[in-house]
Amino acid sequence: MISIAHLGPSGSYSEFAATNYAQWLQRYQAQTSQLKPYNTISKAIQAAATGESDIAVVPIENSIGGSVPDTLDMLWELDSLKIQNNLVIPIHHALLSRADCLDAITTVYSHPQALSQCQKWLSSNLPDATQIATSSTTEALPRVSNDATFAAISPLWAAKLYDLPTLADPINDNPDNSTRFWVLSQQLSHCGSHTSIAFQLPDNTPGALLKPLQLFATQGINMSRIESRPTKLALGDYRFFIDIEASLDNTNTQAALQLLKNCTKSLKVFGTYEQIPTQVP
Ligand SMILES: O=C(O)C(=O)Cc1ccccc1
Repeated sequence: MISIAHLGPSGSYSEFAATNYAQWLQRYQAQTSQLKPYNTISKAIQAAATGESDIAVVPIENSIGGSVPDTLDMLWELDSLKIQNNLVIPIHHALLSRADCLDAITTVYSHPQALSQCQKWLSSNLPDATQIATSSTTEALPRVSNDATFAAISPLWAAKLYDLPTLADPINDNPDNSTRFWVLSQQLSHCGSHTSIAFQLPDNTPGALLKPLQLFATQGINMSRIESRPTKLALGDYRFFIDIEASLDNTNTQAALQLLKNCTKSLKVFGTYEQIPTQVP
């Protein structure tokens, strides 16, 4: 039985993504699995890196909020983890509370990404409520259950799970809201539609980033994402995370990666993966 680490507690979007992956494993690889909730994304990733769990399913980027820095930073730091699959989950936030009306709410809890995705709704409907960041969209639900002046921005399905009324739904500012999750494990996968890599530049000179990017263009490889993260060593020092639409077992990809070693420092290859179809909630 495979264990799948994810951000909990019960009812989180990450749990939904992990459940989708578990169903896919069962259906297409006849593999049974059990979910293991952790209270931070970092702990879920660590669990897969140390072998405490076989797999971690973690958010990597949101269509509105952008990348999830914890996931990118941990993936860089923990050399052992590779990407196995990609899942995209549609996100629809609801406001859960025991309050009789919106006026009675003093405090709104949620994950920072969820709070930022509902800013317009919050400023129109709950302009005076204090917004408090939590480690996940479901972490505060036991508190919300005990105090009718509290509310949480959570997935709609969490209302049933925590026996809480839904005061408003959906409340995300943009209806086309989705989050991409990566399935991480210790095995490097070579075959799939996308490959992810990261590197640092050897020196801060004109064209230093142009050289690695030009290699992909020369090999006819399309880039689907580029993200920079500070190395945390010095101000203005970055590492770059890149997704390309090509498989590691493709000769053009291998040629590009070979040449990339000459114009980057600390090149890391996170593997090749496919998108898994997900069931809409
Ligand atoms: O907090 C959750 O439920 C998560 O899984 C992280 C998250 C938060 C907001 C949007 C998508 C994922």
